[in-house]
Amino acid sequence: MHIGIMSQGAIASILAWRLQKLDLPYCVLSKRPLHPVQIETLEGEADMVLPPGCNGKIPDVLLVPLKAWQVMTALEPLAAKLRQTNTVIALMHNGMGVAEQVHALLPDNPLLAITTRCGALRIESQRIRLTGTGLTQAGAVANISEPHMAQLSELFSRLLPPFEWQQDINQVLWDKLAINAVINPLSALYQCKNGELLQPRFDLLHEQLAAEIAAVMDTAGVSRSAAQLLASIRAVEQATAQNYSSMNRDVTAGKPTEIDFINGFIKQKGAATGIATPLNNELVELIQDGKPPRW
Ligand SMILES: NC(=O)C1=CN([C@@H]2O[C@H](COP(=O)(O)OP(=O)(O)OC[C@H]3O[C@@H](n4cnc5c(N)ncnc54)[C@H](OP(=O)(O)O)[C@@H]3O)[C@@H](O)[C@H]2O)C=CC1
Ligand SMILES: CC(C)(CO)C(=O)C(=O)O
Repeated sequence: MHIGIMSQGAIASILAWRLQKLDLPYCVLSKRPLHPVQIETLEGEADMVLPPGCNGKIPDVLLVPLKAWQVMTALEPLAAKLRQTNTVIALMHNGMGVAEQVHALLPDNPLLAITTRCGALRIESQRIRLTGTGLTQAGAVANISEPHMAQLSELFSRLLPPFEWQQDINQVLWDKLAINAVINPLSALYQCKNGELLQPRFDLLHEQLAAEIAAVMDTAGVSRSAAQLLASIRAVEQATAQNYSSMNRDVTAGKPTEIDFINGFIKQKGAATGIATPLNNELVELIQDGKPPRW
């Protein structure tokens, strides 16, 4: 099985490093010339990754660890070639809504969604720090056969352990979306670390957001109480107390954020099902317009 990794981003470089260590055949597709990357391991050691380019070769499995808003732009130029293959497309991003677009672009390709608690941070242009490991989960979006499932489970168990194949990845993605929809925009707007959101002054915002998200999740067939969502959000705030969220980093660096695929996705699903999501809508606007919060 030949594996392709799209980009030399933070997560992509960790995947390349792991594949290099496992001595598995892989190549990287990048929009820029490839460069060596130094990986700083959890033990503080440094290791080099020198990724081979794909040079026009289409891999059997294409890992797509891009920001949600980059995925379609990256896949569109490859679509004609990919449609002629049975290449498995493995999406790895925060937020929801992209998988449907990719499935419409590549209706016959096997498609899976992956979510990981593995953490990676770019500390210099060619230096990536592995900041943590954690559970990786994947599941079928479309056209994944039993043999695919077995092969992919074996691959990810080696690549990003611990790993679990999920029969219903949609539920897992919604649970992760609920966490990102609270921590990411609030930590970006208040320019704070995740743990600072545990302060009582943010309680009301958490409660209102959890209620809106639980109501929208219910219409998507994922039944969670606001209290259940709050408990998992609080657990992540505790576990990542010293970290800045990805949206905090993007806003600080003046880069585009994934807001449209996080709170924007909730806003869109709410509008489609008649569920009011005023706080989610306001967060989308504030992040998009770079405005300070009024609360
Ligand atoms: N980093 C982490 O710890 C975690 C990240 N995630 C999620 O994973 C996803 C990826 O995150 P992360 O790795 O941090 O993001 P990065 O921004 O580090 O990586 C994205 C990379 O994709 C490159 N890129 C953009 N467009 C293309 C293209 N058309 N072809 C090839 N490469 C392209 C970007 O290059 P350039 O910048 O030059 O445009 C960048 O290097 C996000 O959704 C994130 O939220 C989830 C869990 C943890
Ligand atoms: C879970 C969380 C909030 C950790 O920071 C994250 O996924 C992110 O920053 O995007």
